[in-house]
Amino acid sequence: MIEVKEITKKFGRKKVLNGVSFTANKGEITCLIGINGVGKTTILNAVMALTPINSGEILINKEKVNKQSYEIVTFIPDAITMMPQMRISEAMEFMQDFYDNWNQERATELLKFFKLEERERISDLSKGNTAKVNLLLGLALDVDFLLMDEPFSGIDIFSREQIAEVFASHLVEDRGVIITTHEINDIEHLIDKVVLLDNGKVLKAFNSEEVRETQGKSVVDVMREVYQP
Ligand SMILES: Nc1ncnc2c1ncn2[C@@H]1O[C@H](COP(=O)(O)OP(=O)(O)OP(=O)(O)O)[C@@H](O)[C@H]1O
Repeated sequence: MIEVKEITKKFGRKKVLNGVSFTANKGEITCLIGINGVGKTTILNAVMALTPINSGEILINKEKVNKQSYEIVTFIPDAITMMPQMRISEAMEFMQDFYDNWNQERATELLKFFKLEERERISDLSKGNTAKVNLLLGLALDVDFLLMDEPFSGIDIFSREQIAEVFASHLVEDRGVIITTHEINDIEHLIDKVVLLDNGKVLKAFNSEEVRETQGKSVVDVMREVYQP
């Protein structure tokens, strides 16, 4: 489980996170939602210890984030970090050399699933296919938790649908996923838990299935209530 407990984060004098708490479980997709600049990426960076927090605590499987945490959690940023002149196959080899927990079998399956040609250069790919390669490189790691920053941003509906399909497949399996997104519509049916953020705080965190069953409300219905009361 990932436990984010009362974290605060300032950039200069600007308080971006002001006591954010939530948990994300294995086998569940947790979605962080909020307007641009609310601090979603900062939260993911904090979980990965890529940015220091000012107060609060983050635990991964009951332990404070440390070097070993990178064997159980990985971060898929919103833009690919591989060199554009690399072929997909070279990016995969790079990952295999660098990470002990690279799973070549899953990588090959993801290539097929996304209909990607491993000979293609990253610089020649469409935006949608670049996003898919970016996801592939993260999903092929054997980790318990995947943090994904805006995996749907700026790509066409068919690519979005294909990516959403991956979330529902064995390629994500029983892992825990935290994603940030604005484009809730395509993935609403896949999300287990929703964390609505505003002004550095969690306005509401809820289980989407439970709210659907007990109150007959969709995630978007709850978002309207919370953001436009
Ligand atoms: N390194 C930094 N130095 C100063 N300010 C920063 C830094 N990183 C982020 N910020 C500020 O912190 C706030 C939160 O940024 P963050 O990127 O976490 O938001 P976000 O919710 O992910 O936004 P978006 O939806 O646009 O990706 C923004 O106001 C941003 O300008």
